[in-house]
Amino acid sequence: MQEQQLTVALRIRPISGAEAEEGAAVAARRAGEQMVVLMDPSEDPDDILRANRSREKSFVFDMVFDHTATQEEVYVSTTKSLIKGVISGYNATIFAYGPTGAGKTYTMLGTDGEPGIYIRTLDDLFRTLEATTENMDYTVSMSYVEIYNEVIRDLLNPSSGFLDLREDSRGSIQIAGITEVSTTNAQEIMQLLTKGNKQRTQEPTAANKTSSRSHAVLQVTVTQKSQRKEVGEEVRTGRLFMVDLAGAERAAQTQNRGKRMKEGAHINRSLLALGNCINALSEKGGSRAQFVNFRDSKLTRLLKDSLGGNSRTVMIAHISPASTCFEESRTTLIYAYRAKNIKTQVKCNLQNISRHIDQYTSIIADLHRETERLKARIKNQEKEKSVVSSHPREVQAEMYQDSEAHGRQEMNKLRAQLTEAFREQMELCHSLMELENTNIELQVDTCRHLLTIADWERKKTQHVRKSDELAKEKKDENTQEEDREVEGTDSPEPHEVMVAREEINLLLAEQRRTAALKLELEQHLAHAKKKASQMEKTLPRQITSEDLREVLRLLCRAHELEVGNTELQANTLYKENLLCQKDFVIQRLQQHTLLCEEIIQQQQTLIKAQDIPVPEMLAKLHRLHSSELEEGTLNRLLLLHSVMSSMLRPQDSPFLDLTQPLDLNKDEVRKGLPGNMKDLPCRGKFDIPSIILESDSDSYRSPKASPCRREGSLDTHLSPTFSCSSKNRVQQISKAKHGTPSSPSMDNACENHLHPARLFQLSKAAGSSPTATKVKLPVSHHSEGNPLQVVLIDNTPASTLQQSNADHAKRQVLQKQVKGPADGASSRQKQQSVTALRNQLKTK
Ligand SMILES: Nc1ncnc2c1ncn2[C@@H]1O[C@H](COP(=O)(O)OP(=O)(O)OP(=O)(O)O)[C@@H](O)[C@H]1O
Repeated sequence: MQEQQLTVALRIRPISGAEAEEGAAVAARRAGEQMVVLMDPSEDPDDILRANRSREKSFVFDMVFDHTATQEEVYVSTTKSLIKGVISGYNATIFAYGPTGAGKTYTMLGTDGEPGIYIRTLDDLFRTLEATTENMDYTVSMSYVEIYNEVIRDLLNPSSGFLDLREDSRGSIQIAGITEVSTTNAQEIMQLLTKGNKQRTQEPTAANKTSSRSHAVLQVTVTQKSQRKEVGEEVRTGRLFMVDLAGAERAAQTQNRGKRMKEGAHINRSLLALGNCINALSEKGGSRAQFVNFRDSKLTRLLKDSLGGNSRTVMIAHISPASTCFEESRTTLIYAYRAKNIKTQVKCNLQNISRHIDQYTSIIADLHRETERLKARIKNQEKEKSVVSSHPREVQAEMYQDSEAHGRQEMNKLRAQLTEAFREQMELCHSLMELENTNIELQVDTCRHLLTIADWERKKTQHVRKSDELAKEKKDENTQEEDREVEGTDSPEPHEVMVAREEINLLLAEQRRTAALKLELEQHLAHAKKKASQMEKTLPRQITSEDLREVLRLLCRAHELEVGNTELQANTLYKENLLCQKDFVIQRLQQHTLLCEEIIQQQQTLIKAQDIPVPEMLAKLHRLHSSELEEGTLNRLLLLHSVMSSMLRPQDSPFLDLTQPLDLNKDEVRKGLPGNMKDLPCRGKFDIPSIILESDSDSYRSPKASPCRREGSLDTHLSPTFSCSSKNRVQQISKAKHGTPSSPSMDNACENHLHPARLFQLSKAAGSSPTATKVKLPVSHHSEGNPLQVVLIDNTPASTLQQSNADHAKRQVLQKQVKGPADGASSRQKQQSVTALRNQLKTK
């Protein structure tokens, strides 16, 4: 295993015409050098205040290609050297990154006269394979997909519909149902590539006449087999990914509307996820090691290995030098520069007999011992028989032969029955786990959209306040206040919020479908278990000899090992889920902090304006708050992080029972707080702010589509809003200020709570009702119970997603135990948790 740094190249496209007249903001320092200089066109060189600041920023990359670079030069410097590695069984990735119109497709695909990296690579690959003198058989297979609007399409077989991503047992991401065409003929693969490119989604935009609206991933796999007598068959598999990303775009620049705009939103979101992964990966190993969330988009899941795993990776960042593209170029240069810190672990994908021998030596040795023991036992039995038998010698031999043949027959039958029963159960268990995985992904996606909506709700509230203030000022000038209010509250929802609402509806429908499928599988599994247990009951009667019993015992052991393996996989899944939750909880906390900040500011303004006397304790609290703001909230975020991480420590139970109180050691909590907070009362309990979501079939439609929402009715308040413990005060303040109650959205904000962490709990079947899904989370702010509680998609006729301090057995919710930082779990507890999962799988 070798550590490899990501290679980052920069290509600057040529510009002409009006763009060139505007001037250039980027220039390669000198031909042959790897430095590029970015100049801010908006900064005035005569500005005295900025006189000491340089207008120039320099970035150094592994390679820089200016507008004069040819396709051949770019290919030879970035990609050619990867081919040998792929043939030897190493994985490699080359991906084009940058804003729309910067030349990514030109580099990867090129034109008929100036072919790009795809064709040059395939050409060279086949030539190298043909020239190889090693005595090996090789096959080259190819797949070509695009990720368009977060769905994967097979470009070689577009009629196959949307494809899904799956993680195999070794943790590698695979595309289920993908067409992989094998060939040893270069011509054939070129034809396939051309065919695939015709299928790729490309549309003209204002920024690029031939804008790719999807990310395209071309995967070439080279498998080589040798027949070397001394080690047996050796297989090397090298994979080469060539990725042409869609370009980041600004709505103003592309002037996109409707479908194009939705595509743009998806493109930007997946690139943002990629940017986040690059950020987190470049911090890895540094002082601020971070969790890398590959799960945020299909693109990052697919590129997981290329970015953080087993791959030699080259990124070609693209920019336009035009000063009009300064902002896009700056962002691209920053990300590309950061990506240089990413390190991957590269190892050869080699399989041969010696590896198998290594892996299975101990198992084979075990089996040998068992066989010897069985032989010895059979021998003893023979001796015993010959001593006690009174039959003549021939009769004895005949009987022995009969019983041996009968025993073998019996054993084969039993073994086949048992193996079949175990196989069926394991298959069902695996399918259930896969379904659970999908379920988690759906919940994570839902939460991401909820955050988008919550963010918009907060901005809207701010907007309403500003409109109110404006209206008040105008009222003083004798203008009509009501008109202004209507204007303020009716601001249209942004496109991304509408998309988020639509997608939540789709995701909830998908969750219901998954739940129904799960129910079906659970029934199958229950049936299979019943069958197996009936078989087990009849076995003792059928088994006549000790050796039979031994063989069956071995079979059972193998089955137990497989169950253990499944349990480990389930553990990993839940831990991953927890990490995702942590990210969302942090984001949600940040949103909540912003809201609190807004409330505090308004209250301060009001206190000052009306000269309200403030009690000393309140003044002290406010001073503390201000000083904390200066210090930043990092300490608390770190505390949250340590709490969440402590749940994942191996000595703790892998399953969290979120219905249990979060038993935090107060001293430890205080240690993580800023010094001046340690003296404050009421800080021992770790309350995570919560929101509540209620929805029905209209849940996530825009407010205009939902009349009840406009009326602000509690039961029909459909989007996630913020909790606030000082609801009455806000109302009083609002009344005092405007003579009216606070806005409906604020009222509901105070009464509806949704804890993001709750959304991640494993859900129970949502039933068949297609019409309604509700999340209703009555929260007691000062309850002694754990603020993290169980949410489940209940199987009620109304398909209600309900929070509950549930009766677990009744609802069959997967339980998890939260342990405080000081609370270590014994191995017995661990064992109990594993048994709990086993039981849960059993009950499923
Ligand atoms: N180095 C180059 N030399 C010549 N022409 C170029 C170069 N780079 C880009 N172009 C031209 O610029 C236009 C836009 O390039 P291209 O479509 O490759 O951009 P892109 O980054 O893939 O954009 P999008 O993200 O919108 O798909 C094309 O007409 C392409 O031929």
